[in-house]
Amino acid sequence: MPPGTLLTGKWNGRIYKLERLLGTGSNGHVYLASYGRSACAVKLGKDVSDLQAEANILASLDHREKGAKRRPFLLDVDDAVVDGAQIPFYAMQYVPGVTVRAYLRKHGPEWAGIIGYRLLRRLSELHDAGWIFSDLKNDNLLVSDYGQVALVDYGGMTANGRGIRQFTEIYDRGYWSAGSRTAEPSYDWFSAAVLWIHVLDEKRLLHLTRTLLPQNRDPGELLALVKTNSTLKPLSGWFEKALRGKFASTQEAAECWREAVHGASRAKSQPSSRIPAWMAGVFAVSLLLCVSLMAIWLFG
Ligand SMILES: Nc1ncnc2c1ncn2[C@@H]1O[C@H](COP(=O)(O)OP(=O)(O)OP(=O)(O)O)[C@@H](O)[C@H]1O
Repeated sequence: MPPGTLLTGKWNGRIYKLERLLGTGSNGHVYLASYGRSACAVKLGKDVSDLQAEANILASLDHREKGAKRRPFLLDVDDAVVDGAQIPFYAMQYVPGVTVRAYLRKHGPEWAGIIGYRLLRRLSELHDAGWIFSDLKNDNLLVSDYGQVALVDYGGMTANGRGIRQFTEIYDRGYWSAGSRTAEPSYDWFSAAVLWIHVLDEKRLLHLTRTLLPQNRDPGELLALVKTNSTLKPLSGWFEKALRGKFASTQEAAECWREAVHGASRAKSQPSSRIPAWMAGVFAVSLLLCVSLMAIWLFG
């Protein structure tokens, strides 16, 4: 729909002005819109039941996270009549930001540390509320100018213990023979690990998915990528646990990430304080030579 289109809710009577298209997914189009003087995001769906299911999930999440100090995400649910056709839509909070890959390209890969930690903290909140995000991927993780992270597209979110309904193949642990498609925290840890490989080593990951026979897909293949990537290698302990579902909780996954990132940055910032063994050896030999020459000169 062209910018400037006015969307009038049939039942609630709110009028939204569509400003620009934010993204298109399998379930519909998402627009940045203005409602009075405030901005919001409006999702216009193709399928009324899909859209209703998404709105229900958002409403339920708002309800379960009522105690948390945040504004409700779902703002309105309605139908609009455009060119004589009835179109279902819902309005939600607008999340300003760019995808995590775009953010790291602009600000540098060192931001992966803090973004990764914030992502795991957000997942931990969802898991504590009984939800598994499930469709975690680059497109669904938006980062604001100041490095704040927000998840969008809650359409795949699934109650803990149920079957995953919406996923993206390379992020799915079932695809990598690494576990079931049951919604549990470890499902999101796996996708979080793939997210970083996808964002920081995209070419090799896509090459792997194109060349690996399905029966050879294994988390070990992903770990091999991690261990041969200079940015990811220092965090390989975290990746091993995330890909194999070995954390006790998402909170532990977040703490383990934070410690691994700190360890990696400490090691990077002190390279000169550690004298390589060969240099120490050369120093010792020259010292010995110097002392022997002096001894010969003095007493010889
Ligand atoms: N609240 C929001 N604020 C800002 N941008 C958003 C918001 N919701 C969605 N978007 C943008 O619109 C894109 C598509 O939206 P969304 O993912 O909800 O559609 P979808 O049909 O469910 O997609 P998919 O096919 O990935 O499941 C997102 O990737 C994101 O870039």
